[in-house]
Amino acid sequence: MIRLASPSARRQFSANAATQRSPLGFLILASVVAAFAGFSGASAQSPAKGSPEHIKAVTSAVDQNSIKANAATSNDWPAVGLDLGETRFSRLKQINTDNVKNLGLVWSYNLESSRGVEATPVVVDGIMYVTASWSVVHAIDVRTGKKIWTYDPEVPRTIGYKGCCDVVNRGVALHKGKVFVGAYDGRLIALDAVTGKKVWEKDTLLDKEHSYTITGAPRVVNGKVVIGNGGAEYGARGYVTAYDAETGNQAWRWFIVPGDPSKPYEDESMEKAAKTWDPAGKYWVNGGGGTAWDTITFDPELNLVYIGTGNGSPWNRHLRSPAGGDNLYLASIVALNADTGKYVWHYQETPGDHWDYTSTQPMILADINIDGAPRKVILHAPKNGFFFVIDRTNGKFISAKNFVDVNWATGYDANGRPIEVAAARDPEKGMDAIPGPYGAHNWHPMSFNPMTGLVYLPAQGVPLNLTPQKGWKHNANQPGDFGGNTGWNTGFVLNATPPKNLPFGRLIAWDPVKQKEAWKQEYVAPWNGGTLTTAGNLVFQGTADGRFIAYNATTGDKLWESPTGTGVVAAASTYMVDGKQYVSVAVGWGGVFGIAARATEGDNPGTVYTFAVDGKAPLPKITKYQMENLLEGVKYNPADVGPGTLLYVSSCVTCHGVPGVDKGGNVRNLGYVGAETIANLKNFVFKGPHMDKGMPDFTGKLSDDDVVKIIAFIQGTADAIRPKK
Ligand SMILES: O=C(O)c1cc(C(=O)O)c2c(n1)C(=O)C(=O)c1cc(C(=O)O)[nH]c1-2
Ligand SMILES: [Ca+2]
Repeated sequence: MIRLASPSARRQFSANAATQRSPLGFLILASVVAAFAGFSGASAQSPAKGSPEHIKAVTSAVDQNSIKANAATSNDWPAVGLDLGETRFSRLKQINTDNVKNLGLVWSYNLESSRGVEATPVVVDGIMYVTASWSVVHAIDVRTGKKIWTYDPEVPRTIGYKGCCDVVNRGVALHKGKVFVGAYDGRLIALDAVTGKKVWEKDTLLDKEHSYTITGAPRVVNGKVVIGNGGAEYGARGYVTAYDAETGNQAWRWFIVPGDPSKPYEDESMEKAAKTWDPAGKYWVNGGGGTAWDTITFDPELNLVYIGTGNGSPWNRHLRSPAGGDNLYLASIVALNADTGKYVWHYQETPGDHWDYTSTQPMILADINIDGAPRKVILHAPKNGFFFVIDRTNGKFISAKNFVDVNWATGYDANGRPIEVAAARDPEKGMDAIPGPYGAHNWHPMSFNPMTGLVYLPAQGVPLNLTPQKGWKHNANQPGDFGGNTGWNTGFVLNATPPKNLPFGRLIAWDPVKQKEAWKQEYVAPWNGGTLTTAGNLVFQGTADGRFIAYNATTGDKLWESPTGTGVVAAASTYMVDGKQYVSVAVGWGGVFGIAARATEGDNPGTVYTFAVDGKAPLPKITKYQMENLLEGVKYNPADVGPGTLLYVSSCVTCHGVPGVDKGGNVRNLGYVGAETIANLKNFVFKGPHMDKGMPDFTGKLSDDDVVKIIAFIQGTADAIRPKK
């Protein structure tokens, strides 16, 4: 046995090996080097946990093979969805139905974030990577709960309003010593996992005219980093791009909807898709939509990447494609060849989307028995309220069943076409869309436990009435266009008639084989967190009202809960460190519902909580959300309330909600701020102090007189809802 004492001797040894001329000699020496490496790994000299050498060793070992191998034990949580199929099912059972009641805090870590936190912590041998709002990455040592490094991509805060749904980020991908993050401004960034220093960065955006963003986590597939963009509320054309993980060079790009038909199609799939769009709608001017802003999964055996695609842009199909048509590949699951990005098959869940029914919701790849035969399937619960089981080898429809009440379709036929309710597309009359555009399920990840055979699905209802808009034109922004003055293009007037259906939030345990609910838990509000399930027969979920809960996965009985100081939207992860099982969840209220609404009085910053059995650390103190009394005393002319309403809807409502009615989310409600602020609203609207939080500068977009009318609406609404004395 050759022994080498010092690292320098070891370097020398390798150098000698590399300069050996004889192939045989090289082989012998190489095997000695390998033996030495094995010996060194087992010796007492292995680097201290948390040291740069240790971080380098454990993160360099992460690739798709190691992620696949980890699924046998689930010792680590090396990818946002845990395994390649993104089941979020951990085989760990040290924490189980018997002892989960003894779960306690080990440490909490302040993410210094006041907006939505949507990331699942990724962990390898106790080294954690998690993102907060504004795409800031945190590397944390689980053994100490302390920061290793943070990386802020310095997204210009002034562009916050260029994304529909809060300045969020759903986490990182880890691959061969690099951490990949998509920045909100559209850059894909590779960081050194040890130092947090940037290795390369690519601008993924087609152009800067359209409001593109990135909020989703990248996925690494055959050494390429795959990412999509957000933007379909703003008039954008969706696409996904793959970059070489080492160099950042673009490997392929696939467009989701066709472009200008006077120009050559990018590929056959676009030529085929264009036949399903009516050119009279000039869809390419508004982009068409389809943005793949979240789910991407990969089956290495089939070598297919699955992309969940987004909604139409504008939402209203009568305006986008007046003669109708399926408008491929909106609201679909599309399979692409992982090496070339070439289209292989698609299944469209909502043909001719009209309601913002994205199919970007996280999918799960599972192998399950259906009618006695093993099938490779995709499990999917998109916004449209149906639970889908699709054959992932060929995209063939297996089954679909609504998991909540829906009013746009009565079911799916044997060919996988929805049986639509005609009134849901009435070109003139408004309707409560059920589900509404917030979706019966949004991005909050679901999990699948093969032991119970159940999917744990965060379901919800957020009422919204959609009335088709007359005379919509791309970026025309007429007063009354929902978000129109900040770039939105929906083609609907929202809540012109107040919706009659009621909000709800619900955890559903769904049997995908029987297409049937096994159990459910009702919550006080929509917009609850993603789920995690384990071989300890547990389901973990955080809630909008600020709790982190463990349930019995079979029965749905609540076994444990902890307060979290703020609403939880992200999903948890679990992993082993030095023989002990931990559960971590990143909390931080926000996302599209959480910008303007809230269900808890807690207002703590974004925080990572890490729990273990017998954890003894004290929970952070809960800070109460501060708001003023209902606005009173600002002078206005009642005749201005009507026009002020329309201006408020096009400029303010997407972030501030309805004054006095909503209570403010991570952005304040203008019915509950000081009268001084509203009386001086001009100072906030024109180059105001909140541009550094993403608020637009309305210079040139609103006049002084418009602001006077908006003030009238805010104070008028507060007065209208004030309880009569
Ligand atoms: O059409 C799009 O491009 C797009 C992007 C995003 C996003 O990137 O966050 C959301 C949505 N749509 C969307 O429809 C939606 O409900 C939504 C919720 C959230 C969130 O993070 O809370 N993002 C998005
Ligand atoms: Ca959307």
